[in-house]
Amino acid sequence: MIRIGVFGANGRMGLALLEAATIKEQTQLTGAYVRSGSSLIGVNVNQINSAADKSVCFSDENTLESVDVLIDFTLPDGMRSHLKRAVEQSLPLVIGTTGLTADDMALLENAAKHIPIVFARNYSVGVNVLLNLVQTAATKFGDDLDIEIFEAHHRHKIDAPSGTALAIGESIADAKGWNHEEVAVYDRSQIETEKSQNEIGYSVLRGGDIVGEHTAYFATMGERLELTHKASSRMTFALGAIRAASWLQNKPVGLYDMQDVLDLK
Ligand SMILES: NC(=O)C1=CN([C@@H]2O[C@H](COP(=O)(O)OP(=O)(O)OC[C@H]3O[C@@H](n4cnc5c(N)ncnc54)[C@H](OP(=O)(O)O)[C@@H]3O)[C@@H](O)[C@H]2O)C=CC1
Ligand SMILES: O=C(O)C1=N[C@H](C(=O)O)C[C@H](O)C1
Repeated sequence: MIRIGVFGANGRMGLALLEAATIKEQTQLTGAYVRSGSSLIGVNVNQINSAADKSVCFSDENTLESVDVLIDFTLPDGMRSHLKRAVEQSLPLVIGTTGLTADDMALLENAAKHIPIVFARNYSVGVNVLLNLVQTAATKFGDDLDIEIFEAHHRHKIDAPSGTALAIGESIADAKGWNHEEVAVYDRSQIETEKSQNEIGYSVLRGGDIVGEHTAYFATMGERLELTHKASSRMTFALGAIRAASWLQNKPVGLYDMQDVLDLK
């Protein structure tokens, strides 16, 4: 039985993770961590999510006990402090937080010299298959191809484009031999020239309760291919992260992703 501790346990993903860790047979929820001073400390998790383990209460994120693998789906600030805690405690860490900078990625790479880490911007099977499919599409149409990525999420999401949209774009750039940051176009409002075929354009929608939708468009003269993934429940990501945690438990130190977990490389 793998004992799971969840940071940001009161967040949208945190609550889904408490449930996922409880319902999976090979895992046991033992830590539901919230910020120091939170009014939730001492409250039974089952009162907030009735599907979560009745025997666990929310606790202070600075008092980690009886846990084998930690999970972080928070915000970049939270991820940085949780990463430090995981290294101090020599505990494997599964990270789903998006909106990370290049400096954050360098922190992750450094931490992965000391502990095993899975970092993925999307824990669904479908998106991880999509990351391979877009590489085929990007390379089979030839050079006369316009590539655009659209993503839609709920009104509360604060980072844009989504981590998944960027992962899709980076996967395409890798296949084309491009430097992603040189070809990414995030805003066309100030550009007054025709687009080139050596770019990846991003567009974003935020509204309502959309869980997460991504489409990669491959448009050429006479035809257009659209590859779309739609997540309809946060449990998809939560169950993926629990799968990653089980996979990670006895792995050597290093930085892994969900394609490693799913054997998609
Ligand atoms: N990789 C994937 O598959 C997925 C990734 N995500 C990503 O997960 C992250 C969380 O999303 P979501 O659950 O919707 O967000 P929420 O805003 O619902 O939850 C954020 C959680 O992080 C906590 N938190 C924020 N800042 C800190 C901090 N500095 N220290 C400690 N805790 C902190 C919050 O605590 P408090 O309430 O006290 O502020 C809260 O519990 C986002 O980056 C999102 O993009 C989401 C879905 C899937
Ligand atoms: O914030 C979310 O909700 C999601 N974030 C991830 C991202 O930024 O790609 C994954 C998923 O699409 C949901």
